[in-house]
Amino acid sequence: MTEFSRRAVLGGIGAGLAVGAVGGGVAGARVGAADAEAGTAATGAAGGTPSLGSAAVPFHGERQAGILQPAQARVQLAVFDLVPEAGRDGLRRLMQAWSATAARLAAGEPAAEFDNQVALDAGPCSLTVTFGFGASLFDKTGLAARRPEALSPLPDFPGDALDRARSDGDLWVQIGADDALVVFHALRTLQRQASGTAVLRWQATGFGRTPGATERPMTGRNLMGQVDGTNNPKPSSPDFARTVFADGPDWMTGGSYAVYRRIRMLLDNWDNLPTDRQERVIGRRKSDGAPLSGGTETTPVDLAKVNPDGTLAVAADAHVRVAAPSGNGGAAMLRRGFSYQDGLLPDGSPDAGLLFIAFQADPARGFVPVQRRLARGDSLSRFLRHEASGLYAVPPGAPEGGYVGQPLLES
Ligand SMILES: C=CC1=C(C)c2cc3[nH]c(cc4nc(cc5[nH]c(cc1n2)c(C)c5CCC(=O)O)C(CCC(=O)O)=C4C)c(C)c3C=C
Ligand SMILES: [Fe+2]
Repeated sequence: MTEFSRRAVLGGIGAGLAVGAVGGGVAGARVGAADAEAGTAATGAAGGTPSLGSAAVPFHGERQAGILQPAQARVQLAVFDLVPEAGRDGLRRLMQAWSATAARLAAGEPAAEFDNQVALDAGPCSLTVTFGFGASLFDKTGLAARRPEALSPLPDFPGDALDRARSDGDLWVQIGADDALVVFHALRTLQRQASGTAVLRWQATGFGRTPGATERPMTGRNLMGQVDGTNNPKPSSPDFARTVFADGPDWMTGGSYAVYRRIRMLLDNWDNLPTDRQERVIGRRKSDGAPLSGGTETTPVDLAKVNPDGTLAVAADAHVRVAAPSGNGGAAMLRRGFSYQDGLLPDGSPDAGLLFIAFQADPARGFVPVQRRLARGDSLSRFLRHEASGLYAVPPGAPEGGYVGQPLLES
């Protein structure tokens, strides 16, 4: 892999996932090969000049795209509610249409309907479209008996300040790509296809580091300036699949559960805190993400290490200590979040933070126990406000010719 193509597939908060190869190819080239587990793909055309835009991630496969791939530079989250008359048939037709469109756009081809040519000159730019089903969808489609236990509502956490109008919803759509026009084009096409079946409930726009922005591939930074995504579960670890992917019920086997939190950062307070105190709050160095117990970014955190003065190297209330699986009965999740910024609030403070997205086999063994502890004992929580929330069942990927959710909607 050339240095250029390696950079093209890295970056964004939540990097630290395994990375495969992206070959050279002209913009819009058809997808040639895929590494399903590492989650990246090769474009097939020979002889073209490699470009960021030519990188393509196949829509079809064992897993939905947008879980295992490194976070792209741009994301749009759009959540839709079914109209009352849509029913199960309406949902089936919509998932068929959406899946067909997502597959074509991910391959750099125009959509079969409603294509307004906005992204005509660009390649797929690593476009991924990921679909999830909220708990409310099941009652509306006569499928209440098939709703998985793992989709039970998240509990309330101390300090939550949730806006329900920007939370929950029937159909979660995560559109990621390395180009904003490509994201807009996908959203616009999917929205027009939904007309008459589903209406937008809430949306959020996010971003991460643009591939190629750093001289060498590096884990992304969040808006607090921290290196974020280092200690994510690794696809090469033996319990990775058990941590991230569900083993039932039948239609969800191989799928995952996405927890979404819109977390505003109180940046006026944070940015006035001296760097050494910021580092104490997280338990890692700000400059390079190395743990305060020593070593480099990828050195395992030594939670037992004591400084010469007898204090803990990683404080008792440091974020990485409170969030670590070892203190949460092994609870773990794959974090794949994006930054957001929606300008300034009336008081002049930034309306900015993290679109926290975490994939796991079961939120009861992932997000919930960790957030319970964070909400009580994490020194970072003084600088955060959880403003919106959602939980979605993300079905397994669809095979060629199939659509996401087919085993649920046709049985
Ligand atoms: C409930 C889960 C988590 C929420 C919510 C959360 C919010 C949040 N985190 C950061 C910044 C960092 N988090 C880091 C590590 C980390 N965070 C969680 C979980 C949640 N974070 C876990 C499980 C871990 C890994 C812990 C471990 O095992 O070491 C880090 C360190 C670098 C890294 O490993 O990614 C940072 C930095 C922010 C800013 C935030 C809310 C806005
Ligand atoms: Fe965290």
